[in-house]
Amino acid sequence: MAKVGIVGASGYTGAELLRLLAGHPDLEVAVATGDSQAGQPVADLYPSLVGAYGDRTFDTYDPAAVDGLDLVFCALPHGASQAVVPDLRDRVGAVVDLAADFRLADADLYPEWYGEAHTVPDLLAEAAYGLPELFRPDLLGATLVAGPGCYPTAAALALAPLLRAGLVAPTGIVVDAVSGVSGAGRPAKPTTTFCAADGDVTAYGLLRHRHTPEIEQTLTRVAGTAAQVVFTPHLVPMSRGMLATCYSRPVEGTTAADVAAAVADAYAEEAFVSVVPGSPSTKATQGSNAAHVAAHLDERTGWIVSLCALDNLGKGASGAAVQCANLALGLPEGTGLSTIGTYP
Ligand SMILES: NC(=O)C1=CN([C@@H]2O[C@H](COP(=O)(O)OP(=O)(O)OC[C@H]3O[C@@H](n4cnc5c(N)ncnc54)[C@H](OP(=O)(O)O)[C@@H]3O)[C@@H](O)[C@H]2O)C=CC1
Ligand SMILES: CC(=O)N[C@@H](CCC(=O)OP(=O)(O)O)C(=O)O
Repeated sequence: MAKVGIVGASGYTGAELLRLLAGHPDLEVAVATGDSQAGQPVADLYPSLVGAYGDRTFDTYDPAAVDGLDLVFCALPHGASQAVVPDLRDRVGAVVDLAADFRLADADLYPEWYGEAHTVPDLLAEAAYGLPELFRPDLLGATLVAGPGCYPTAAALALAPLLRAGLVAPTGIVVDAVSGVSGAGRPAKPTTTFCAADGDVTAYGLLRHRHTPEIEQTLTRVAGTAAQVVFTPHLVPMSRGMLATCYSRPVEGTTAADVAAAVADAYAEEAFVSVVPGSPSTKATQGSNAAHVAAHLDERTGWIVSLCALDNLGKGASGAAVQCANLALGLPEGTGLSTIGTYP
């Protein structure tokens, strides 16, 4: 049984890690920190966890307490993560970071998109990007994993097969996506209180959302040439779930059969990605590590519309983090993870 820690266990992705690890046969949670909640029972904050964690309380973050653990999940906000990860790497076997701090390979992008220079740019080259369906070889035995953003995961899974097969142009891509409110984390913000979010749909981060360079980085890697997207996220009044609807232009001669074959072939062997007819449904993936993908060529307008639904806390964050931890530790990739959502 490998011993793991969760730094930031009191947040939404941390709590989802606690839930998933309660059912993981090979990983045991030795440390679960949440500084503002230290000493408080886990189940006071997350009542669904009472059966698994009883009266266990959140720990204060103490670097010495994680010494020798096999792996630590770091579920802190952007910026806070790069302050602790270098020290963590000296103490534990592997770190899976859920924040954005190690996602972008080019350190120069951080001031532009995150408003601050990266404090440990030399570590960026050591991080494996945690999207196994696209970059699995990098994750086997990895000691530092950068968990992807939820929107970039959805956009990449919807678009990568088309780019990899050379069916679409890498520029002029449009990604419209909706997210449930848990994507914004546990602390209430003016836009995420019940009264603001209930009954409303708004776009945000217009033209400047920090996931734009991350989406472009992944699509560029896959296409082998510079990709460019317009990305518009929207907040919708549900707790969890994400749907990305992506528009791309086919290259001359692409047929509907080519599009269907590209996504079917890309995911034929992938346990966590299902190709579905029509539109994927967020609820069908809720609570699971599944991503549902569809792709359609509109012969009338010449656009390809490809979609991906996932649970932002599942395949969009904590489920993917467990999938990557399994690969890093040499465990079967799907251990402790479900492909079955809670629909309805
Ligand atoms: N929510 C989502 O759907 C997704 C989130 N992510 C990323 O995962 C990370 C965690 O997200 P999420 O769980 O939603 O965030 P939350 O805000 O819900 O949780 C953040 C956690 O970090 C702790 N924390 C906050 N600030 C600090 C600090 N300065 N120093 C130390 N600990 C701190 C909090 O502890 P305390 O209780 O003491 O405040 C809490 O445990 C973020 O980087 C986020 O961007 C990635 C994909 C999807
Ligand atoms: C609804 C909402 O606010 N969502 C978050 C994305 C959460 C996520 O996956 O991304 P990070 O890990 O990069 O924070 C946002 O748009 O900032």
